Amino acid sequence: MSMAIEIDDLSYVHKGAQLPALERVSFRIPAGECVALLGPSGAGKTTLLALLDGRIQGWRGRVSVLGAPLNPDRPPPRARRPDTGFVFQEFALVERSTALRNVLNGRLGRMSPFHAVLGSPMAHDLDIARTALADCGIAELAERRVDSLSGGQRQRVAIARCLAQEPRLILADEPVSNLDPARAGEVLGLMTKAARARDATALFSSHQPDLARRFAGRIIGIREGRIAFNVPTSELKDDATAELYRGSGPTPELGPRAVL
Ligand SMILES: Nc1ncnc2c1ncn2[C@@H]1O[C@H](COP(=O)(O)OP(=O)(O)OP(=O)(O)O)[C@@H](O)[C@H]1O
Repeated sequence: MSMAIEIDDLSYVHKGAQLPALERVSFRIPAGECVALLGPSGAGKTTLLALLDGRIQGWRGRVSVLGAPLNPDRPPPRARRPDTGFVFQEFALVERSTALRNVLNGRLGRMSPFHAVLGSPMAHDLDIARTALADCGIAELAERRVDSLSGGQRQRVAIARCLAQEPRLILADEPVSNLDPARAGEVLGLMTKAARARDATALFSSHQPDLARRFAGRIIGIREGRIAFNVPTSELKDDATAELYRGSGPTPELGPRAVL
């Protein structure tokens, strides 16, 4: 079985921080799985996802993404970047462009340098972008400017842009935190369905255990930068999630925190 993510003994301290954001983290995610990362505010979810996306250096340990080791000293080579797509909590869209233009931005890493520089997509890129919009249920919004869309519609554009990139790994940082419960379920459902349809691996963070249970096959709990549990969804106990989110303070079962 090939692994999409392999992490061994990963630790990282943000510059100027006293305590590690990630401490001795180890886990593996087989290719094609859909996994939720649960944990309270400050647990380390964003840090872990950004690190897997190649945007954080200076960590310790061993990390492989899609079979290639990450280098703790430098970002991944440009050629590898399109294989990992990222859905940001705050969308990160070009507000004054149309939904279609934003989704086409997801194709830039896949276009020839000539077409990317001219910003002129080929018919093939347009097909992929329109399919991604349709898969996200917003085909009819293609020509609307993003600054005229609702939060839920923007989140769908952000997911469509990620899908248009044709990533083999989708990382999503609280992709539905801005949506009401019904919309959150709908949007997470279409993201995980689209990932499965494309045989992509998905790792998304969330504060909502019920959504994680509905849409992930495995759930990883993280607290104070350390893995509290890592179980198939069917084995996740309510006690474990309640414990993960109980008030801040020391976590005796994880032992004292290290100062790295
Ligand atoms: N740029 C930074 N500089 C210093 N410390 C940081 C920085 N970013 C995050 N941290 C710290 O690292 C720890 C992990 O933060 P992170 O944002 O990864 O948590 P999170 O689980 O994503 O939280 P949330 O659910 O609130 O988004 C926290 O203690 C946070 O204060």
